[in-house]
Amino acid sequence: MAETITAATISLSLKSSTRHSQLLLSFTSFPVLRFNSLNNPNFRSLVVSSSMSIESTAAPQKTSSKTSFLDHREGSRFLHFVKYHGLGNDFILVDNRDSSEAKVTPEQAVKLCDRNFGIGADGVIFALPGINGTDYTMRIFNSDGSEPEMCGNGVRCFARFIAELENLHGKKQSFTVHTGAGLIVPEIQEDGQVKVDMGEPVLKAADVPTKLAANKHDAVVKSELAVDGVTWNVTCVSMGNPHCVTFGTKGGEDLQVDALNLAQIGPNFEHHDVFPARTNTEFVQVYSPSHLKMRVWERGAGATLACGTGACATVVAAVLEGRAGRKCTVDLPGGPLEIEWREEDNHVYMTGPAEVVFYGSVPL
Ligand SMILES: N[C@H](CCC[C@H](N)C(=O)O)C(=O)O
Repeated sequence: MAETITAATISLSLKSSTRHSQLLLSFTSFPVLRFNSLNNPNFRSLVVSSSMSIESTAAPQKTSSKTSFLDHREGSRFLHFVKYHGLGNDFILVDNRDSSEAKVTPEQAVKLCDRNFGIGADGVIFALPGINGTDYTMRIFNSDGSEPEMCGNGVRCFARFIAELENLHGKKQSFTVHTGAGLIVPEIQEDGQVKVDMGEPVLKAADVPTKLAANKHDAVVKSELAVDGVTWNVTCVSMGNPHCVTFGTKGGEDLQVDALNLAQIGPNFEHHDVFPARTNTEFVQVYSPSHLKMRVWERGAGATLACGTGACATVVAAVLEGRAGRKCTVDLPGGPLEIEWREEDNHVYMTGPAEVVFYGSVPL
């Protein structure tokens, strides 16, 4: 039985659990009520004063002596995270909305990304407060601790992470995100896939950046690059982060990407002195003008199962080299991405999945 006692306002829902009922209170516009819990002797009554303070006159619960696993480590700093992947390119996502300081250092990120001694991931991604009117800011540390400007698969995971944190399922499904590559706008589609406006590609050689000489307007398109004694034809594109895209060696056959030893050739591209900020490298096979196959050696992460910015750079390079149209499916080892380099606004759009793998907590 409940009676009205003052004018303050609350709303009430009663949740019974195995051992006792809990009164879950949130304050909205209802009269304050004195309660006798309907079904639990432990709650003799609960008085909610108009000052919104709650004094429970419930009988003191017998706290169990056994602490839960998580409580056990209350003394040390805990990091709560959610593990996501975008086509197998996997990330540790951290809710950092309460501070503009990343909760994890680059050194800690290296440890967390270790697949034997840590959680295991290609990177750590932080959801931080927005800047200059954006909804959020995204930062990412690669598994080697370096901080790239942008991550395509990562921003799709970021969007799904935000939707879960903000319980937006079925409501607003697109966000403005400030990144090192500028404004990025991911939108969660009805089918759960995420479509991302990745902005405009940057082609000016010095802005990729690369020291290779521009050979097509300001851009480097199908230019020769000697790597470890082999001359490759490369096109350089930035999606905020640098990419070196190759369809094969000078005068060579078309690439069979599955036959490549990425661990052997990838680092020689990544650390080549023509790339002052290092580079991601995409090795591409053309099935048709709308269907490409790509494997990637990522800057700061090595061979990954997918690279969103790399897939965008791949389509831009394929168009510049006259090998494909502006709308392509890019097959990656982890699965396909749909990429469009739209002529009317010069923006690149990427559509693909992002999935939760598990939730966890880790002592830092
Ligand atoms: N390793 C990249 C960042 C992650 C890019 C990739 N995972 C993507 O999906 O775009 C770099 O240092 O530029």
